[in-house]
Amino acid sequence: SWGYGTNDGPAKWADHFPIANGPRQSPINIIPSQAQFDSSLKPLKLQYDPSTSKDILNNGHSFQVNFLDENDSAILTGGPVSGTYRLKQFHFHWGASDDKGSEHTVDGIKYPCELHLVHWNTKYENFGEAVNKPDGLAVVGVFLKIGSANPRLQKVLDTFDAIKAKGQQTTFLNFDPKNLLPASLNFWTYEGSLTTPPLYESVTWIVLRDPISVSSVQMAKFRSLLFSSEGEQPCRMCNNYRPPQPLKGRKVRSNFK
Ligand SMILES: C[C@]12CCc3c(ccc4cc(OS(N)(=O)=O)ccc34)[C@H]1CC[C@@H]2OS(N)(=O)=O
Ligand SMILES: [Zn+2]
Repeated sequence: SWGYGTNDGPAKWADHFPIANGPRQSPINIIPSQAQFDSSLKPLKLQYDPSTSKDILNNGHSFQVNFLDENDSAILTGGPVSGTYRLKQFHFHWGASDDKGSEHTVDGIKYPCELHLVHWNTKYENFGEAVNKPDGLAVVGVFLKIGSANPRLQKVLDTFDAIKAKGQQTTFLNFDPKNLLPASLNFWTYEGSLTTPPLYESVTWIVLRDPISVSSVQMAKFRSLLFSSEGEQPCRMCNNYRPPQPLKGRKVRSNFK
């Protein structure tokens, strides 16, 4: 299957997933001076109930924190979307060194890490139904910038010894993802896709302008995870990011000047 290496990485994904060359692929390079301020964009509302966090899993491409999504306890409304989107999971993308790792870039600048909070449109029956619909998903992207250690993020990193290898999972209760958001919810938004196979063009992207902090030591902890399963030749999990894709005429809007 697919990965991030020389033989199975982003340059090869089109072989099995031809949509990789589609009209609305993600991520993209965001050029703030070319974004269009849109005063009709509503404030982004993220209402997360910490009791909906369930577990944390190493899925062999990243690690994800999964949420209960049977009711409207953790939802996204407003911003560029209409209706209600439920939080399903969040995960990260990062580099082998602090000079790269984010999927979106800003004026060509790469951050060391990027957080994605994945939400699905409740107009569909469930996540599986929503994942390939053009308005099925809304993903909030948050950049991580090297600075002081982030104590809220540390709670996530402290589980890594239990999910070192692909397929390992452990309980992760009462985590409030609101603690991973910057003070300002100023954002850029555009219509895009999943950034990993199956690369469905089903994502309204909402990329926050302001980063949260992460220390270099914390970034090293991300890189202690493995792409490989227990018992396999260990392969450190890093550089699990897709590079920016062609804009193909899409407009990027902002809710700030
Ligand atoms: C789980 C699934 C396969 C992978 C996948 C899914 C959804 C959202 C995703 C977000 C991702 O991250 S990103 N960077 O924000 O795009 C990365 C992968 C994602 C669905 C699509 C088919 C499978 O869903 S399923 N089994 O049919 O219900
Ligand atoms: Zn992602």
